[in-house]
Amino acid sequence: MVATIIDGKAFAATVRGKVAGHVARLKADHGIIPGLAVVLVGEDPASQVYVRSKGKMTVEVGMNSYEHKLEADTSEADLLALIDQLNTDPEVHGILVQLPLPGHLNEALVINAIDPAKDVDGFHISNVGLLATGQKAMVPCTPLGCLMMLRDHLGSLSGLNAVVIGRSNIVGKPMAQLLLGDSCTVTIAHSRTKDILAVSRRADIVVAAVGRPQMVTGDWIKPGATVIDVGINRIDAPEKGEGKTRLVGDCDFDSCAEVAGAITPVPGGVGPMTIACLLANTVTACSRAHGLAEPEGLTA
Ligand SMILES: NC(=O)C1=CN([C@@H]2O[C@H](COP(=O)(O)OP(=O)(O)OC[C@H]3O[C@@H](n4cnc5c(N)ncnc54)[C@H](OP(=O)(O)O)[C@@H]3O)[C@@H](O)[C@H]2O)C=CC1
Ligand SMILES: Nc1nc(=O)c2c([nH]1)NC[C@@H]1CN(c3ccc(C(=O)N[C@@H](CCC(=O)O)C(=O)O)cc3)C=[N+]21
Repeated sequence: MVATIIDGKAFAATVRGKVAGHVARLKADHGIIPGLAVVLVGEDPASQVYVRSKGKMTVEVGMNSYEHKLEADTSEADLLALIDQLNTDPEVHGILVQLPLPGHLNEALVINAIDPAKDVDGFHISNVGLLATGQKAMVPCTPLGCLMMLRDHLGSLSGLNAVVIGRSNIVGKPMAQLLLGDSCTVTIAHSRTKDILAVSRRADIVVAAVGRPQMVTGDWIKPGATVIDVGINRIDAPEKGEGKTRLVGDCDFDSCAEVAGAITPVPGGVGPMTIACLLANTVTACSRAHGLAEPEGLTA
């Protein structure tokens, strides 16, 4: 293997440490405790695990965590009423509605009902527009975490060729905006891209956010390139025993690591950074709400 492994788990712990420091100062100097509300509709087991670990880390950095678990058949009106209540609650500085929502709920309508100042996911149309025009916004957690790791590893990103594979609203598109903001030459590839292998091989930075286990193999990677693997896929792992599973990314780690200069692992890469950035966004939102100085090094 030639690639350096970018340790997202360790980096995320450093970010959470910075968040905890800022939270402690808000408490000591101003008597303010940042609060994060997480709304989960339905009982998807993976979402439940994720929401529980977010709640635990929120409390660990000294913030208040409010969990709202609603039945899978909750009406849109009831969900919107809860969001309204959280929007006006002065103790709540960040609101996250876990996606995907059950099919009968209009996702765009629900997300755009969140007060943009409390939209710590950065999915509200105002935040999307602010990011696209280079104005101060709440930035989506997963792309923000990827950007932090890229800056930490590469220093300046200016002039580098970046290829983002995937064009979703929650990862691919905001990732491309952030890379453009750091003066990369950005290409967004997707399922209709022609000769995607050649496109990928031109990249100094490859961000894979596809949702296809181990799709990106070493032959897609330019020697020395930096590879950020956003994918979280659970696949069967018969080698671990009958019925066992394991997590893999959208990149085939072993073959990519033979060629890349650096690569993020799955697990232990982008995932922990996403949660750390959610906490960072909450403390940023809280500071802005009170007209106080923003935490340094925790925003885009
Ligand atoms: N680590 C973390 O914190 C997070 C991880 N994830 C993970 O990241 C991955 C992507 O998530 P998300 O963006 O929500 O996924 P979506 O399913 O919303 O988007 C996937 C994108 O990949 C493209 N794509 C699909 N198949 C191919 C293909 N064969 N070749 C090229 N492009 C293809 C699609 O193209 P098209 O638009 O043409 O259909 C689409 O733009 C998933 O594995 C998810 O679990 C997601 C969020 C957070
Ligand atoms: N409104 C909303 N915002 C989100 O940010 C959001 C969402 N909905 N829905 C689901 C996806 C997925 N997501 C993950 C975050 C962290 C890990 C994570 O920490 N993963 C660990 C492994 C966890 C395990 O072992 O299962 C790791 O990669 O090391 C995974 C997935 C955020 N999402």
